[in-house]
Amino acid sequence: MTERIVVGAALVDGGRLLAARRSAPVELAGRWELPGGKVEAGETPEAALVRELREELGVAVEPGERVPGQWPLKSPYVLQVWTARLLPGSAAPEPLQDHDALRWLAPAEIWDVAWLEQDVPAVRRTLAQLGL
Ligand SMILES: Nc1nc2c([nH]c(=O)n2[C@H]2C[C@H](O)[C@@H](COP(=O)(O)OP(=O)(O)OP(=O)(O)O)O2)c(=O)[nH]1
Repeated sequence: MTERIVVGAALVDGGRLLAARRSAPVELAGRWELPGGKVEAGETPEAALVRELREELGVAVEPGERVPGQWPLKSPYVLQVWTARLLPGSAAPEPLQDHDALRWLAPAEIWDVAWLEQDVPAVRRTLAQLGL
């Protein structure tokens, strides 16, 4: 089966990374992830990232660069990560959909949350990319 991309946002503000706790489905609920979602047919990953963060968190973001690599999720999905920043005038993120908590993590706090296992290598690579 052709792989399908899930985009995750490494949303950084003031040197802190946003982590989001999933509220569904049950097998993922309670674990932390990079907010984002599935890229739809005909959509670029960057456009999907902007759309998903608007829908899920109510924020306006600008995608930055891709974090090199991709990480397998439940087949046929793979996780790709882009850095992102809040646009001036954006609302602050709120857990509107799919999440029940958000945290801005300082570098020393990154491993304080229970990331989805499949996200751990992606988060590690993201931190290296961001120099955090
Ligand atoms: N957004 C996101 N999803 C992740 C991560 N890690 C991980 O395994 N996933 C999984 C959870 C979901 O099964 C899938 C993404 O689906 P989603 O539910 O966030 O995306 P979506 O809004 O487009 O989905 P849908 O409800 O419209 O089907 O990838 C991650 O870091 N970020």
